[in-house]
Amino acid sequence: MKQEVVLYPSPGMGHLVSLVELGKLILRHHPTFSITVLITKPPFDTGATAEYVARVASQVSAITFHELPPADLNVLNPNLELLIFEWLSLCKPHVSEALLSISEKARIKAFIMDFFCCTALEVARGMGIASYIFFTSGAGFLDIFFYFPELHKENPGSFTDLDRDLVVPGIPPFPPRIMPTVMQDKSQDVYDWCMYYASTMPKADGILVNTFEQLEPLALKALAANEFRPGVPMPKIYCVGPLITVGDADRSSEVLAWLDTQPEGSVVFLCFGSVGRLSATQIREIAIGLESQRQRFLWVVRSPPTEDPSRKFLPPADPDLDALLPEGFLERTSGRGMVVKNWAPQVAVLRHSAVGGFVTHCGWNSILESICAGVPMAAWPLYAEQESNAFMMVGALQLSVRLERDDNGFVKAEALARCLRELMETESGKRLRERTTVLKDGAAKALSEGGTSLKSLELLVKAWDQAPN
Ligand SMILES: O=c1ccn([C@@H]2O[C@H](COP(=O)(O)OP(=O)(O)O[C@H]3O[C@H](CO)[C@@H](O)[C@H](O)[C@H]3O)[C@@H](O)[C@H]2O)c(=O)[nH]1
Repeated sequence: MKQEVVLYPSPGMGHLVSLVELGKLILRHHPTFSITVLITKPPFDTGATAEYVARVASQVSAITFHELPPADLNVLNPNLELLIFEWLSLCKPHVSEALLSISEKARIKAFIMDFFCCTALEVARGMGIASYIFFTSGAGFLDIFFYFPELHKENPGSFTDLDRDLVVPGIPPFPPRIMPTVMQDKSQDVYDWCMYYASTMPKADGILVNTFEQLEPLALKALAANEFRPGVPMPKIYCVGPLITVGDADRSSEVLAWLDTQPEGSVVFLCFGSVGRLSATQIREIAIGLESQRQRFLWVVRSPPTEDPSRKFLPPADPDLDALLPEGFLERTSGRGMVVKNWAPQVAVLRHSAVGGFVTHCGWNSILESICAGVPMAAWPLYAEQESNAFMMVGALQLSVRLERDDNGFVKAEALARCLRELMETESGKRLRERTTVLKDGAAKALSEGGTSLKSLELLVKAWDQAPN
């Protein structure tokens, strides 16, 4: 009978890509397995997923995508996180049907779900399937997340009202405002969802984290020592990263051809994840900042967020660069700057020898991709757990320069220009580059023969072999 590993990512490229990469890693080392990926397509899906899924399906025959039927959800709710969490919860019966149908033809060795999908944990456990959580962010944020129920107990009010640092094992004390907004306000439904996830995760047979030991030793040590919940047994942690995609360079010819004309290490890349969008005022301010200094740049620009509720969750229309950028900006920066609409082949860009710095929103995949390319960063977090990632990157991990923002998160042109100078021209930028290069080598070692992440994967597969089902 076929030996199947079933993966269940939550919607969105930032969550899908690393879990699919885990599937590829498993296949590389255990080619007799096959992989099924359960895909759910909420109405607010941007469409990028479908393209990616089609590409992987055509390239890797041992990976099959199984699309779940749509859930019955009212999409008028203005809060995207709440929509996603409710959607995934409503998908539970479809997951059950899918697992049943797969198990008729194959032996399911393991079911590995994104941490946002852990409403499906009880379904798989009920069927006697070994069930694991895949954590798409780093160990530092996993520390915060694991400790969240304790933080909840320790702090009777909302975190928004708290003006002292929080203390969590494995990471330096931090101000509550760096937690994702969904984990700050106790009166919000999304807060209850986060509590549910944090309380449910320990019930899994193990937790896989997309990081590697050399990158986050202290955060991982705290996880291994189980310093989080007195009296609550914690599952084993499998550190299997960095899992990043090799990217799709085909769409890139224009961008890569332009980079080919630039001197080595001279270009700053500015890109804000798969869905990050900035206001029109902020886009203009970036342009002023870029023009005011001499760094070469490659900048991915998206249309500003829309206030129109009927378009809120649709893919962004192409940005109108003439309206968004200062008049004559493109002409004046021509040769030393390139602006790309909506999307650039990020992995290929970061690996291009002309790129010397990355202004990033601090999505975890972007951070790992930058490390694996040896490119130091400037942290410009926007939403989700990106503030926590930025806090770690600038502080404990020392991989990023600080980018000054005002209380509303707005970055002034002078602050951007200063930050780019620090990143590209100073001794501290040079030190970051050296540290990133060391970690780049460490990342490659972690996933090669005898490396820590590969050993972790082997322990995981061994656990499946020993499981009773
Ligand atoms: O122009 C672009 C923009 C993005 N990407 C790719 O898209 C992915 C983006 O992933 P990530 O950097 O993690 O950002 P998000 O898409 O914003 O990811 C979500 O999921 C991550 C993993 O949980 C979280 O860390 C983030 O905060 C959350 O927003 C990466 O592989 C990028 O290479 C491109 O290739 N080109």
